[in-house]
Amino acid sequence: MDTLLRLEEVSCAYDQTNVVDNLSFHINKGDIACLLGPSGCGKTTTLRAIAGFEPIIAGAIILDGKHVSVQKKLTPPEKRHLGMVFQDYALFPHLTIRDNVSFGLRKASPAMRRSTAAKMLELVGLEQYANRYPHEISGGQQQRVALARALAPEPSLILLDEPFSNLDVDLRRRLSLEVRDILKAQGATALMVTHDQEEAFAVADKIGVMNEGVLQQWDTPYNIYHEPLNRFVANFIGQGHFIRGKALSPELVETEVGIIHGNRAYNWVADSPIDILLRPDDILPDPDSPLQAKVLQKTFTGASMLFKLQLPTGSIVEALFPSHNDHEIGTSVGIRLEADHLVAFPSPTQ
Ligand SMILES: Nc1ncnc2c1ncn2[C@@H]1O[C@H](COP(=O)(O)OP(=O)(O)OP(=O)(O)O)[C@@H](O)[C@H]1O
Repeated sequence: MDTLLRLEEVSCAYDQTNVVDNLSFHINKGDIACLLGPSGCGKTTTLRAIAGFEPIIAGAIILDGKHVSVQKKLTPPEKRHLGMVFQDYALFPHLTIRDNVSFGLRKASPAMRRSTAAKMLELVGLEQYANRYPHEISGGQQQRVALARALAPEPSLILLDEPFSNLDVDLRRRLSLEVRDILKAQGATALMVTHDQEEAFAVADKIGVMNEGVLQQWDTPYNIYHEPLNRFVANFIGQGHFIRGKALSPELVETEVGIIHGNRAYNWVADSPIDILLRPDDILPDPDSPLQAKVLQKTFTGASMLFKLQLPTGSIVEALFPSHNDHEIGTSVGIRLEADHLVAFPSPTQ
């Protein structure tokens, strides 16, 4: 696999405070990566540094084999051959959709500009809107035009900064899948920034979870969810609650919901306290189970029902049951555990 973008120990600072600290990752050609993290963790600063709008105080950014950012030396943004898609679409209001899309092709012949714009509009499914102006199409359509405009000059890398955050939830979900398909159809390489994990899961081949300027994990969406490297990632991604257990062996933990098998050997001291993360999909309804939990809260989500349950010891867990499993608040429900990926960390009191 060819690497297109590599960050090597990159740090960025405002007023001598590091907001991005020692960041390293790489993106292969044709891959879609996503930086995910809470507000203020440094995602946008990282994206701006890659685009060349932000200096770096240490490390190097290497794009297509060239050192485009090193300390005190920046290749200007327009020489990096990047495409950008912003949260607010940033279309030119006085230009038609066609002219917006061909805007970055000023050096091409008029015929070439027209045929590329037509091809890009077809790619994003908007060829019938070519003669309209941005205010004459919807927000979701405007964002697809912004993507077509960014892709038209065939940039080496597309950067997307919270591209769907101005759209309603339904459209966000649909458009994020569509954008993935469009980027893949073009063979484009992309880096997207978002604080919405569902969006990141829907779009990305690789996700980087950041917190306070530091990359916590760079991995596939599956591993980020099932094999979080630390408590921050475990808590930030998906839902779940930790319960306390005791290490019986490097693979076994005894808990109040039974003995749990790990999917690998852990580096635990025998008998030491371990915190286990239980996700809502790890807990199944089982009317015959001796383990009973009390229903504290329930949320109907359509196909499923999310229950907040209290275990006999008082610990709280969440469980996602098919929605025909209805149980009243205050009643008891039989449960069993089916966790095939153990997410566990030595408990901090140790
Ligand atoms: N121009 C600036 N001057 C000083 N500090 C800044 C500047 N821009 C951002 N910061 C600070 O740098 C940190 C990282 O900001 P950044 O915008 O990269 O975070 P983010 O993860 O993209 O957040 P959000 O999801 O809210 O956009 C924050 O603490 C922010 O307050």
